Amino acid sequence: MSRPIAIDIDGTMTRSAGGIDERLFGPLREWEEPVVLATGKSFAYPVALCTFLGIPERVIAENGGVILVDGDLTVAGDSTAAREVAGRLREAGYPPGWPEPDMHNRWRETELSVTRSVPLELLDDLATEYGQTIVDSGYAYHVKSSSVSKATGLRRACELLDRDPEEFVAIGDSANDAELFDAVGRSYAVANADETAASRADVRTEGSFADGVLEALAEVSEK
Ligand SMILES: O=C(O)COP(=O)(O)O
Ligand SMILES: [Mg+2]
Repeated sequence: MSRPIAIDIDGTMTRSAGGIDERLFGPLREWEEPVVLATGKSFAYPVALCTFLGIPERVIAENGGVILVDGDLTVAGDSTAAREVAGRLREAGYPPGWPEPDMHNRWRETELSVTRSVPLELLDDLATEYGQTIVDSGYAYHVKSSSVSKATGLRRACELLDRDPEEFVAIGDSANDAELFDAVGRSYAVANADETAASRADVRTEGSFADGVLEALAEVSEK
């Protein structure tokens, strides 16, 4: 058996030292059901990853802000508040996201990715002031509209794929995967997952990072 998959990138497909674990290339390329990359990274990154994996462009980027499925593009998030927050961070003497040149936000269409070295209390105050929510991917704080998440992104991807979220299996590692875990039929948190993701997943894998992904894929294939 095979099921459609929504898979996170950072902390899930990567090795502990960073970089995609190449052992995932074959299984994801050969997976019989749709594979949707669901990430907090800016839009260009997962699209490029689909290209290099050799799989169709099916992407939930920017924590649900941008969805691309087989040539159909949806921009669900808003960039206005994110830009305002960036300006206020600069005024307060912090990087308006990441230090220049900021490759995390350069191609970002909706939310703002902020280095975790910025005090969370300050960011929280700014997010509240502009009606935004902060989600922690473990790699960055993301200031985003509260109406979008990887789960809302999956619902849009499902409309385009003519599938139901319940059919999907999700694999992830962080708080920005928690709503996605709630939305799908079966969810796996890799062993290195943070507490929020681990407590919201149906299954915690024995293995960390790609070892956990391979374990989840094997279990899904066997069922
Ligand atoms: O860009 C990040 O902060 C992490 O993205 P992820 O959702 O792929 O883990
Ligand atoms: Mg992650």
